[in-house]
Amino acid sequence: MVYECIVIGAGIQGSFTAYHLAKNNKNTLLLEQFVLPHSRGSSHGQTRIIRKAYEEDFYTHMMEESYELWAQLEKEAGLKLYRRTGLLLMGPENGKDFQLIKSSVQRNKVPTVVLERQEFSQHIPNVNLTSGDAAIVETTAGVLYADRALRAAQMVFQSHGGVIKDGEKVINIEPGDLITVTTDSGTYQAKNLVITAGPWAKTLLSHTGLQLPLQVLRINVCYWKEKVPGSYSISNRFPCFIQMKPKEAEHDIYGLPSNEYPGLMKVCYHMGSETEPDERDRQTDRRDVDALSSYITRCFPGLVPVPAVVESCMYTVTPDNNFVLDRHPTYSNIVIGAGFSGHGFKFAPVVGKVLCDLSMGQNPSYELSPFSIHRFQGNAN
Ligand SMILES: Cc1cc2nc3c(=O)[nH]c(=O)nc-3n(C[C@H](O)[C@H](O)[C@H](O)COP(=O)(O)OP(=O)(O)OC[C@H]3O[C@@H](n4cnc5c(N)ncnc54)[C@H](O)[C@@H]3O)c2cc1C
Ligand SMILES: O=C(O)[C@@H]1CCCC=N1
Repeated sequence: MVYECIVIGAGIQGSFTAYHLAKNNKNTLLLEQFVLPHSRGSSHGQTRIIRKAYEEDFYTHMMEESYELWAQLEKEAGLKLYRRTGLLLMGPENGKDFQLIKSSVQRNKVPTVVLERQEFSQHIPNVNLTSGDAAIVETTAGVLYADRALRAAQMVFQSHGGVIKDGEKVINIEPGDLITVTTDSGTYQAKNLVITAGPWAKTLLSHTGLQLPLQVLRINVCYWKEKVPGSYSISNRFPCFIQMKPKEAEHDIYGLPSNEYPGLMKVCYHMGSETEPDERDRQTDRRDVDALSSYITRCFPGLVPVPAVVESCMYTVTPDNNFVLDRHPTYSNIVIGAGFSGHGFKFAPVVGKVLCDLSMGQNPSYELSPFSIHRFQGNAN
């Protein structure tokens, strides 16, 4: 049988791409190398942050539709996937990052509240605001139940006739008007192909003669024990947070209210160490954990500053931290979604729609130049 489209990779991006293709009555096969569900890629884990607060207007605009599409999936799947908690943004008041994001949320009328220092503690208990930092709360931000969302997108895909073959690793791609995809247990043909392979994108794209500047990072996903159970919990209305320019490190620190593991709060460093996707846990670089412990000691006194649980995940980052959403420069029936740089989960419903449109030869409703392969001129071949 010839499929209309094959999607490689059943992470959140590939699952939503397949979801939109099937809902457009396209005969679609979703291929996944590991048996589902798995925790080897970038989309596993119970929670992710959803927010509109971005320095770049185009991300904020995409999130307007993304919230609507998340709500639509909740209805289709009959599941709660989003929990509003608010997002506390803290950073040096006169710093470029904080000023850019503050002007962006004001320009785009994102619902936010400015917290003056003298009122901070009554709104955000058990957190020390760094001297010289300012704070705003994006009130519609919250938590996405990631594992549940992934399953929901795959379930709705299948309910519209989509086929998932997991435990099948794609080992070769032969481009052409009919694309031949070979896995370790079969061969399939399709008129169109979407590659959403996360940390393995570089490997897969090499089968099509394309090299992109993608770097894979291993991320330590750390959970910290609350000294008083519940003090940073979702039920206690504690928000997600992003700490820009912490004193202890050069990249952001962020956290989500305790939820998936009662009494443990997820606080992570928004950077990791370079790795190979198939050997993610080979090295145990923990310098980021030490920086997190120092920050928690200083700013989150209600947490024990030694991680209770450390899990791992991976980012696939591009030089500018913007995604790759584009057609292959040589084969127009091959579409690529990659390089989500540690912040792509919340966009997946819209990313999937864009990749579906591109695959169906339609023009997406978003200006895609920030996500173009051609921006890597000289760095892509
Ligand atoms: C610790 C952590 C925290 C994060 N926090 C947030 C957050 O708060 N908010 C947010 O919006 N985003 C967040 N992100 C980012 C977000 O999770 C990712 O951007 C997103 O999950 C990327 O999805 P993906 O589908 O591209 O990749 P993946 O989930 O890695 O999916 C790719 C899939 O392709 C499969 N595959 C690869 N090669 C092959 C092959 N040859 N054959 C068959 N299958 C193959 C893989 O097995 C995998 O299942 C976070 C990421 C991490 C790691
Ligand atoms: O994407 C997000 O919102 C989170 C928080 C910032 C760093 C990574 N993921």
